Amino acid sequence: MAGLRMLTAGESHGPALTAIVDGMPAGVPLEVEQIDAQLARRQKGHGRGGRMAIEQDQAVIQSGVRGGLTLGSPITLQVYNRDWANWSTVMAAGTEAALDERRVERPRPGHADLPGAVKYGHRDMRNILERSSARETAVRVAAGTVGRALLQALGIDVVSHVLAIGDVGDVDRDQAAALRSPAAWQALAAQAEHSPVRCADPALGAAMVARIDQAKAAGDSLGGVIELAVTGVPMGLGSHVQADRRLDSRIAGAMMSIQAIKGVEVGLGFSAAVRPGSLVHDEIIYDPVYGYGHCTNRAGGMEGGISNGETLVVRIAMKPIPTLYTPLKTVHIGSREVQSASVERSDVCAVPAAAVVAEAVLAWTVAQVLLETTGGDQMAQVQARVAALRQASVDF
Ligand SMILES: Cc1cc2nc3c(=O)[nH]c(=O)nc-3n(C[C@H](O)[C@H](O)[C@H](O)COP(=O)(O)O)c2cc1C
Ligand SMILES: C=C(O[C@@H]1CC(C(=O)O)=C[C@@H](OP(=O)(O)O)[C@H]1O)C(=O)O
Repeated sequence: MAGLRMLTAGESHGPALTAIVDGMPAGVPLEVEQIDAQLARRQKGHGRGGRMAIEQDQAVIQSGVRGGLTLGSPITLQVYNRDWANWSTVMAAGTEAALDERRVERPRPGHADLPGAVKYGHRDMRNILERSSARETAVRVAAGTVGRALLQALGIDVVSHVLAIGDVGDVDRDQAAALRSPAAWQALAAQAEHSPVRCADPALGAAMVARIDQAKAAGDSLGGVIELAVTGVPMGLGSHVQADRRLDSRIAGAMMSIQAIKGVEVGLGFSAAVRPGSLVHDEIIYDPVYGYGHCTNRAGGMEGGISNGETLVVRIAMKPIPTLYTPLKTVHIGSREVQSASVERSDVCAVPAAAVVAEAVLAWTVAQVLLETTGGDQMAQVQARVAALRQASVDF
């Protein structure tokens, strides 16, 4: 069974980005405005570069949705690049392309320029950067929002907030382990929504903004840490029986698929390694209304690769943006002399945007694993199966 799958295509300065989503059941409520709202969230965040002033991302649904409901047929989504108007000669598909106008020959440390160019044999590394660019995440957010729409119809929500930008902030894993109600996560995320850096603590957010400005003035860049939560997940998504069916491994792989994400934690993550088991594992309780549960959520809602009924808690680390306005040293691929790396227009910090991307990718991944667990060609079938999973934890 193919299940839920998705491919994207498109260059950063090409005409458009496209995603094809296949395997979404019929009957999922979906309006283009839901997608556009997520695209707008992704464009925000202190520290972004000039490109975000050019783009006003909006999705075009080319197939698979009619009258506000998915049809069960492939969904084609497109996001047009406004910047294409400034790049159409350089990026033209035909022989008229101005190939030398924006040639890139000084690979940026940390970007895909050098390994991509050697691998594909391109002497102009623009042919690599156009696709390695995180511009691709615009259409991944659009597709992820389709996954999010399916989850929303099942009472499952995905939220995030920024814990740290560079060395400003704190990664308090116990705070997340103690936050057990969906409402508490919603409140945290609602506070973060007002922040220019998606930080739930206003004072900390202001310090992050100042740190980004400082990095910008120095021609430097910053990464950070993002925390994500998926609330309302029933017990039983994913499986311990096969490596590629484990929910935690699927989520970790999906998070790593996002440009510049270099670390993933589930629950206590790395801090579990330094504690005794008595301070790591969550004691089990039973409630006649909610069924089985846990006193704490240090596991981050997953045990044995299976959702255990608690909120899924995932943390990701983003490295600093590779393009530096005060560039690092590199080797010119023509002369092989040591030179300064090429400088492309760039973000200084994109952690708040990456949080929105990660929400979409997480929603997509949970929707994918959920459909593998429940099956169903129509939303009513999926809903009945999820209700049965929830009831199983009470009746068992
Ligand atoms: C939302 C977002 C925006 C980004 N913006 C830039 C940017 O403006 N300049 C840049 O050099 N890298 C940027 N990156 C990071 C690069 O795309 C990424 O580091 C590069 O593709 C190499 O991949 P890797 O870091 O996963 O190894 C951004 C990443 C994300 C998620
Ligand atoms: C375009 C987006 O991000 C881009 C990601 C990116 C990179 O190298 O990853 C480089 C920059 O591209 P440009 O040089 O065109 O400004 C960012 O703006 C976007 O997020 O929509």
